[in-house]
Order: sequence, then structure tokens, then C-alpha cells
Amino acid sequence: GPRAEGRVLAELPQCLKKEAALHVRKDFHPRVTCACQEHRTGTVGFKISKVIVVGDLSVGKTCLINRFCKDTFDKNYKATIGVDFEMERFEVLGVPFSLQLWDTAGQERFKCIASTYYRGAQAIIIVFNLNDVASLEHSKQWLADALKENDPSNVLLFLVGSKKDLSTPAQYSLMEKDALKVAQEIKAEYWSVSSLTGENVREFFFRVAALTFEANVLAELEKSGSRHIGDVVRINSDDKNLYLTASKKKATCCP
Ligand SMILES: Nc1nc2c(ncn2[C@@H]2O[C@H](COP(=O)(O)OP(=O)(O)OP(=O)(O)O)[C@@H](O)[C@H]2O)c(=O)[nH]1
Repeated sequence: GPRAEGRVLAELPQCLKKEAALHVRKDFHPRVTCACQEHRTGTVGFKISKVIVVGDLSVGKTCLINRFCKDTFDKNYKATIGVDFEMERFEVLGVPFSLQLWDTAGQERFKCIASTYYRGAQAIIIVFNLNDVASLEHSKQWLADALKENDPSNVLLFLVGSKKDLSTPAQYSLMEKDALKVAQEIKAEYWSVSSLTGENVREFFFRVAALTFEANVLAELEKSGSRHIGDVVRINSDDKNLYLTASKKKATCCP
């Protein structure tokens, strides 16, 4: 079936909000597209990228993963004890790519177990409930805890408001304003979803897969040593993206 073959991404999925996006390019980075066409993606096609999902208890982390991976929704709350994970296969620009989605416990008493699984994440998804402002306020603490185990300059951040179906348009737009501010502050990409209706769930995870893939290919090209004008040399760093400008070397195929 289509699942076994992976979810196919031929184009870059777009962000939800331009003011809180990891980047706003229309397409994959030209070097990434080029490397994929020329089969120069090295080990990326064999790699499994770890993505961790954190946030307060009952904000809907498990439901979000289950909606995407299994297309199911459970209205009953069952606390995650420690951690759980799902594998999801993609094919990005013709290259196989896998994400390991780690569902962690939000309950305080399970947090110490869960946090031992934070290490080595390439993307961190912080989930809050769009109908509970405290859960948004706690997102910075969740991020701080997750970053203790990871290299902040090498990880992609996503801030996801959940349970959109439960808020009125007026409530939603108020909450979104605050959430966009937090997202900008922590340099995360903002999304809002509903696991009940499925709104934005697929779009969101496709975006996570695409950006994680892109970062992996750029890192691989970086490792293999060739640098070109306009290359991103650091992504998601503190001083925004740094681009190489002083190189006289010409790109081999792409501008
Ligand atoms: N209406 C609505 N309810 C949701 C949505 N997502 C989750 N829920 C409900 O919220 C409750 C908690 O969902 P979970 O996914 O178990 O929450 P969690 O964040 O994994 O909780 P912990 O494992 O304790 O950290 C459940 O009763 C879900 O049915 C949503 O999009 N809409």
C-alpha cells in the first residue's frame, strides 16, 4: 500500500504563518534539489531522524501522532507512561527518509523517564493546548529541558497549538497572537492543528519531514566539503542564517 512505499514529497510543503516560520522559501534549497537529482545525498537516504514531541499532560501529543501515523482518534485520555515511538517513512525528492516520532509523557511523575529519551533529536515539537494559556506559557520550560540534551544550533523547533476544533474563531485568534510571539522568541515554526478533525496534521508532519530532510542534506554536503556562494552554513543559529558570501567558487549545477 501507499504507506509501505512511504509518503511522497515532491515539493516543499509551505509554512502556516510567514511571521513564525523556520524559512519562507518556496522550494527546497537549490543545493538540496541539485544533490537529490545527482544522487549526492550520501547517507541521508539510510538515516532515521529522531523527532521528539513534548508538552504538558493531556495537550494531545499522543493523539497528534496517532492521527498522522494511524489516522485514528481516541477521545479517552490515557496518559503516556515514559515514552512511545512510531516510525514513519517518507520519500523526499526521490530519496527515502524516515522519521522516528517519540511521544513523551507530559505528567510530572513520568518526566524523568521521558527526558532520558530526549538526546539526539533533530527536531523538537512542543505541543500546547490552544484552549489553555498555561500550556503555552509552559512551552519555554519544555524547550529548555529538551535542549539540555541536545545541541541548540542543530535542532529544528516547532510550536504546535492543539485542539483547534475546541476554540471559537475569536478565541483562536487571541491565542494565536500570543503563540506567534512565543514562537518568534524561541525561533520555532508555528502550527495549529486538530487531531479530532485532522486539520493541518498531515501538512504539519510533511513540513517537519521536509525541513529535517533539507537540514540533513545540507549537513551532508557541508561534511563532504564543497561550499558555494549562497550556501547556508548554519541553520537555526542564534544570529539567524549565515550565508557564505566571499567565495569565488562557482556552484557545479545550481545557482
Ligand atoms: N477535541 C479534541 N480533543 C483532543 C484533541 N487532541 C487530543 N484530544 C483529547 O485530549 C486528551 C489528551 O490527549 P492525549 O493525546 O492523550 O494527550 P497527551 O499530551 O499525549 O497526554 P500525556 O500522555 O499525559 O502527556 C484526550 O482525551 C484526547 O481525546 C483534539 O484535537 N481535539
